Amino acid sequence: MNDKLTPLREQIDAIDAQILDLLNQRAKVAQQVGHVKAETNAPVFRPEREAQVLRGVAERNPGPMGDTELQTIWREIMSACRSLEKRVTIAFLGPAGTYTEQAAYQQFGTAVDVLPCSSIDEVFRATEAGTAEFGVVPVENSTEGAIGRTLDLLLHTSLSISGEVSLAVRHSLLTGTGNMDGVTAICAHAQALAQCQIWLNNNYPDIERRAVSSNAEAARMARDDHSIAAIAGERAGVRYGLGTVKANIQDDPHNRTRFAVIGQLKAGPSGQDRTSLALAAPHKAGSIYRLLGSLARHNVSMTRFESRPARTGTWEYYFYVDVEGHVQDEGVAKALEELQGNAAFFKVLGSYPVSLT
Ligand SMILES: O=C(O)C(=O)C[C@]1(C(=O)O)C=C[C@@H](O)C=C1
Repeated sequence: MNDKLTPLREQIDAIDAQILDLLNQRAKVAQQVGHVKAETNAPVFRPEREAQVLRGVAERNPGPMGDTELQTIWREIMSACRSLEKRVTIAFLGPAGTYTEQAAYQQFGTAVDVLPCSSIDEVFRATEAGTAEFGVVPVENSTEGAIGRTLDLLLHTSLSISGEVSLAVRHSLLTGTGNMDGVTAICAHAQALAQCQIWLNNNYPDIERRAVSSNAEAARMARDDHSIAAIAGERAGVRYGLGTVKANIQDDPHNRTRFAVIGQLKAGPSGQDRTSLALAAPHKAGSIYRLLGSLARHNVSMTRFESRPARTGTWEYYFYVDVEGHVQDEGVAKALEELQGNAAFFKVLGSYPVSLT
């Protein structure tokens, strides 16, 4: 057994030495890139370039390693290289252990400083004030729909969306003991309670459900009080040392949440981009039809259309529209110019590379 292993491990050692050498060569080039950027005050984080590198890895991958695993490795390589140029600070909707934290690491890798915030408003404030270069906030959930507060704040912020992250959201029922003995309340964020309501009705119809500020907060409460069970992701369970009563209790097995990366940066075109817009239509017959007609005329595909009350008490709405392409793409630019002319309110929230997952 050992005789067979030894030469294979020697091969791995030799390959590791090459990988180590190559990684440091790459890091030195990144440092040079950093000096060039510093001379021109250019932004260090370039989401369009990172998206192209990650797509390129998957396109060139001959296997047997999986595309997703390689992209995870490359994300960390770029994160480490970027941190040699400059370490960025990322504000996110905390506390530690939330899906928003996971989304932040998914976008930036782990060689970043993080600033957990207690509300979506605080993420916007910290990023607008420059305490953090970027912020990560939830935008919509495939089961429960839009995160209203994020949409409201996007309307008037000076920040742009420079990235999106889509995560599969899996909820577990967690307790300090790993069972439900003595549990009198199930705590979670209101969204998570809603996403698991059928399962809860079928399995624990008589236990009180209590909405708290985040699933990670519920997990922290369950750690300290064994009469409380939490609904949260496994990540939060591990962080707070909880046992799993039941995994995957979300009613929709395809439950996903989409997050936006916000910051001063306007991402350049990556070749596979999305543009988010906020619009209001004038009070005239056919005005929405006219607005959307501009997109159709220039062959721009719409991937999302969402309305939200303008809160003026007059049944006016803001429309949140996502389209394929970048504001700098010719067709998109023409469509938006036309659309802007017909809109009562028009704002480009940002153009950014389409999420890998
Ligand atoms: O190409 C750049 O602009 C770099 O700074 C290098 C690099 C990388 O490691 O590949 C690092 C950070 C940027 O976000 C993009 C790419």
